[in-house]
Amino acid sequence: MHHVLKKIEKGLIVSCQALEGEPLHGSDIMGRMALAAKEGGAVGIRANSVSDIIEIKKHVELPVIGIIKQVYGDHSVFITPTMKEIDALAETGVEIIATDATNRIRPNECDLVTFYQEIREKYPDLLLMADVSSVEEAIFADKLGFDIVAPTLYGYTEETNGLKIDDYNYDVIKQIVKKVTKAKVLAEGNVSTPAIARSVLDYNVHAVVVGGAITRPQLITKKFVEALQS
Ligand SMILES: CC(=O)N[C@H](C=O)[C@@H](O)[C@H](O)[C@H](O)COP(=O)(O)O
Repeated sequence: MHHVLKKIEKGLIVSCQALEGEPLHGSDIMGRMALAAKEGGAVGIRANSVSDIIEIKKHVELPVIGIIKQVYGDHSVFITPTMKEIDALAETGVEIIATDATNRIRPNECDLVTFYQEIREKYPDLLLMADVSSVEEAIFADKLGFDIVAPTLYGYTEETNGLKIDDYNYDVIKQIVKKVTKAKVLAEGNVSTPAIARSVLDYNVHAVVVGGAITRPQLITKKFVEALQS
């Protein structure tokens, strides 16, 4: 197994992201967030943007899954959508790059197969993660050759709008683990409690990624407030 995949095996990866407009937006804050995650025992970090990644790498030596969220016109693919973002991420030295691997058309009308081949040709040694929204897309990404797949976008496409990983008794993650043969499967997206993290790990995922439940205090606060008001 690749040494980076070995390092994250059965562990918690913390997604440290705050977009423009969020209270914790700022690379300095994300660097400290990553340090807090490391102190808590995280085995990896997921991060958005070159400046956040550079800052995070000053604070922790953990493997980083890098993404760049970039919206092009009215295209719905926004997680590392083009080679421009891949090139920028590769330059930072991130261990893994994640990209949208849904069946949606990318900016420049590029399809996933062409995009994947272009990345592999230019960066043959890079670990590539496919962010998908369905079991079918996970199978497709696995066959293409992605090293990692995760249902990151389950709940965020037209077909899956609002769904969460624990809806239907974790069926999406169970199916992905069953049907993906080569890639490592990460659980990512709405893993909102330690109990859910534990459950998905027990379904044999390689590692678990948690974001908002750890790094978005405005969302955590809201949950408490809603509990008090219910
Ligand atoms: C859909 C989308 O844009 N997901 C993003 C992907 O990087 C992040 O905003 C999420 O925080 C991340 O996937 C972790 O998920 P959660 O925060 O639910 O634990």
